[in-house]
Amino acid sequence: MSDLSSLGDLRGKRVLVRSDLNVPLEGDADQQRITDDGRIRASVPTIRSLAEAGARVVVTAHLGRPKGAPEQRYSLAPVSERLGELLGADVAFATDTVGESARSTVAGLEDGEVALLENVRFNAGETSKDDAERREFAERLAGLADAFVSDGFGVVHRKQASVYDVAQLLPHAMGDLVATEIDVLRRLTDTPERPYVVVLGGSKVSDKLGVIDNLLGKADKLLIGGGMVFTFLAAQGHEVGRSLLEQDQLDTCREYLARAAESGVEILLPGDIVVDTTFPTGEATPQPRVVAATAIPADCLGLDIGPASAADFAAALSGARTVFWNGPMGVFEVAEFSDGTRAVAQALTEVEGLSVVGGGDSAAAVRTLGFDESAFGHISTGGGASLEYLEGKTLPGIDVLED
Ligand SMILES: Nc1ncnc2c1ncn2[C@@H]1O[C@H](COP(=O)(O)OP(=O)(O)O)[C@@H](O)[C@H]1O
Ligand SMILES: O=C(OP(=O)(O)O)[C@H](O)COP(=O)(O)O
Repeated sequence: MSDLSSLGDLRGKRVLVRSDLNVPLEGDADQQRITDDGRIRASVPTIRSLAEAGARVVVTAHLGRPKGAPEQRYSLAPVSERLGELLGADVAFATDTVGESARSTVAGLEDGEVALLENVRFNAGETSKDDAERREFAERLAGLADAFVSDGFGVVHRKQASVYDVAQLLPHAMGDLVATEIDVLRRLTDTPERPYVVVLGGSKVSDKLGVIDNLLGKADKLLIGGGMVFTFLAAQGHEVGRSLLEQDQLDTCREYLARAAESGVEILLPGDIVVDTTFPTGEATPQPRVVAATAIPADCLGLDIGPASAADFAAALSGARTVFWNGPMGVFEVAEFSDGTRAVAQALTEVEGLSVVGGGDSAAAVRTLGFDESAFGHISTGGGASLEYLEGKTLPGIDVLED
């Protein structure tokens, strides 16, 4: 797999870098504030080393999941400003991705300067399932550069134009962030020290349930929290009220529970849940209450694991020698629903062995809850990407870099 040196002398070359700058934001659509800049910080070293080598660096990235057309609230403009502050240099921001603004911004770059293109997902071609449509968009992106560097670890599991197709059109290399991430994850898949405990939560439930299939043969214990809990509880026949639920995954969850029982892998589900009657949006004052996981009222949503479950999860983590955690245990962005996530994070800091936290929101959670990053073995910038790596799946954005 080629590293940056394989691209040769970069002076004067236009280098397109795919970074993952998908950071959490808050505030009105036209006045967004970045609440955690971890992914931008993680992207800086590769961008800086390309600039220092004299390249004209063109960064492309996504923010959120817009539907193939511009939407103010998903603009990368605030990210561009923060990137400039962290680089200590101006970042030229193009207000489109492959249009007139992008072309003139790139044409105006001097050696060692950096530009950021507007959200690549404002273009339907980026995420299209149609190979020809994706390819056509990738050709327009590739037209802006002489070489491509893949450094957005959080998106390498996506077969998307700026991650996959563009690498087929330009001389390419793997960025240092992706290389470092893969090195750590390899330690989890090769010979993890036991007990090996995996904690899963978050909200991208259908994306992430699949990893359990593979982990049932590898991990000793699986702790399930966050939005993932309710599909399991419903699969066991319990009422989950208005909680996040993936109806079409009920059979899959039943199968996982049955296989875990047969194979002796412990799947630990929370026994109590913090609920409220509305999802916290910032207007209503939260009215949290703790209920048994088997008795969630029909008008409520589960928003965190309860205090007894948090203690159970911490106990299950003590003595672990390898831990992988993806997905917050609750809506940690709101103080009233952050205790479960805090308890799991605290337990991870006490693990003597390798503890890995993966995912944009999980990493943001440990930082915004005040934990010191150095208390964890590794904080990965990719949740879905690291899970798919652990599943043993081929990651399109890595595979395409093999020559
Ligand atoms: N019970 C829940 N219901 C709804 N959303 C939840 C719940 N628990 C956690 N979340 C949300 O999950 C989001 C993070 O999920 P996800 O994107 O899967 O994690 P990551 O980015 O770490 O991979 C957070 O914004 C959090 O508020
Ligand atoms: O936030 C991300 O992934 P993660 O939530 O799995 O860590 C990446 O930026 C990928 O985003 P996507 O899941 O919308 O493709």
